[in-house]
Amino acid sequence: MFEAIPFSENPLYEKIIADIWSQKYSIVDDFFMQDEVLALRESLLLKYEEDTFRKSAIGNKTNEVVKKSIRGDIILWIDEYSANSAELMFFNKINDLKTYLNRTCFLGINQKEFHYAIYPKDTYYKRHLDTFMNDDRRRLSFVCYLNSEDWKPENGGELVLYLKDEEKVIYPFPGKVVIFESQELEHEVKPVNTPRLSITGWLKTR
Ligand SMILES: O=C(O)CCC(=O)C(=O)O
Ligand SMILES: [Fe+2]
Repeated sequence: MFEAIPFSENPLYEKIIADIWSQKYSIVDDFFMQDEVLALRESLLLKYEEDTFRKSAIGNKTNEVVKKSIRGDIILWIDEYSANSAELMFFNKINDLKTYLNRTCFLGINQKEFHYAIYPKDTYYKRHLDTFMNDDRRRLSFVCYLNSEDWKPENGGELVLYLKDEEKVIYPFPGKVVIFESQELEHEVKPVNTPRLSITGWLKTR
């Protein structure tokens, strides 16, 4: 006989799953609370001041090239095993979501990778897909915006998802999370005129 594993339905996760199932993406306006966003933003800014960010590349570890004409953000990978308290809170939430997805959707997600990203003024990320020729393990892309509370639409930096018959424009307001199918949805980050802060990552299969 199977042993019963305790399980309680989570309405937020159920909405995310239903959204992704029906439209390949989900947007949650307040996945992170204001104080959580603040702690993550402070962590990002501290590491930026310590000068540990570097120019992002396209491609992956074996074939990466820095191409400013394609993307201009600077990034810093976050390591769960040396995480500070804000990052631990972040990874706890991610792990909780991951466990739920695996239990309910049998996605088989057993790896993840996340980085902070800063888009300095006048940078962008041209239309692209988050998978590489030699790496199709990325299943779900996850973006969380860490901008300050007074972020305005005029600051630019919209995320545009290229859907089948629509372009979905998403403003990077703090605490908002966007989750989408990495292998399905092309997307773009429009030019910013004020530095734009975020954490981006991927839930992956092996
Ligand atoms: O920051 C965003 O809204 C999306 C970033 C992105 O597309 C990426 O890093 O691959
Ligand atoms: Fe992307």
